[in-house]
Amino acid sequence: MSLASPPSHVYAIPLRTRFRGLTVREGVLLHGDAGWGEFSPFWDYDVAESAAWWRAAREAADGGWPAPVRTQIPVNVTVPAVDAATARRLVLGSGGCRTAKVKVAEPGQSVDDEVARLEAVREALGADGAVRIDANGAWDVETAVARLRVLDRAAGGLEYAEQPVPTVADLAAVRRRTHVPIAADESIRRAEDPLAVVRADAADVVVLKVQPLGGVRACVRLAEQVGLPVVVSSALETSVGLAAGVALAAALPELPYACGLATAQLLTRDVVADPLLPVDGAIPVRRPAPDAASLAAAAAPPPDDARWRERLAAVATVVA
Ligand SMILES: O=C(O)CCC(=O)c1ccccc1C(=O)O
Ligand SMILES: [Mg+2]
Repeated sequence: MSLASPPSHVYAIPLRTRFRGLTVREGVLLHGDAGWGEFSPFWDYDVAESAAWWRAAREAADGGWPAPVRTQIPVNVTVPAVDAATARRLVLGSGGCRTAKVKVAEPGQSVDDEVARLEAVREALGADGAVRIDANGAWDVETAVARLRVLDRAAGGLEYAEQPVPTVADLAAVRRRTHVPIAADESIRRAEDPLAVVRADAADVVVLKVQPLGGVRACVRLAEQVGLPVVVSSALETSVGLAAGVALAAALPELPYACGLATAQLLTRDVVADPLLPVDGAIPVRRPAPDAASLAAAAAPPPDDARWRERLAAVATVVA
């Protein structure tokens, strides 16, 4: 970067399909001596909670990441709460992913919608693929136990269920009543104490996301403390944010599951010319840099640009 280039850039990128209630993804890209970092907390994260996202962005821009121990990261295709035909198309167009993560428990959808989506995903993947689901904590314990039975059958076997219920105690209760392995996501990334999951025997797998957990190095330390298998997953970022997840997945001593980092394909554009997309089901370990043309095409309109600069300043003040 020349000295004349701005040190930060606000992006706004439409999604291909609605995800988590979002139709546009926004955030700030920061440039420093070590490269580009992404600050893109969802709007339901307040200033205090967004501090971890800020630390992750500053680590990427100023510090850098631990050395990789692998060159490829196997990834899952992420299937939003879409109809069966769209789900099939997403799997077949995923860049060879052999694992699919399917969103369930979407408000307004029925069990039949979920069954049809899972059947379509299994058919598209074939018998040797792996299918996991993510309910984002939307079920209660009884619903989860009953629903897992039905969806496990529809999927031809579930690899695991991510955050079927909201609390650590609920996860532990569901885990005692199903043979489907349980993964914790929100119970790690939005918890006061991420190790409560371990003490309660509430999960078989933990999902780690770099931004909400304060950076790659913080996640490596957390993985050591947790002692359970880790799935590195994105927060639906541009390839700048995804590169930090790729760096974490590349640095972990063990990586037994496919990671949730194939989300560049959910965006209509990216801030780099060569996005971090899977090839033969894996993302090559690398760190693409934004180029001027991609940044310009993704630039947020002035009111959003101003809103994000205010937010960044507010968080930087809290952290200082
Ligand atoms: O894990 C994946 O496949 C993609 C990432 C993902 O699902 C996600 C992305 C943004 C916010 C929340 C989540 C989630 O796992 O709940
Ligand atoms: Mg999740």
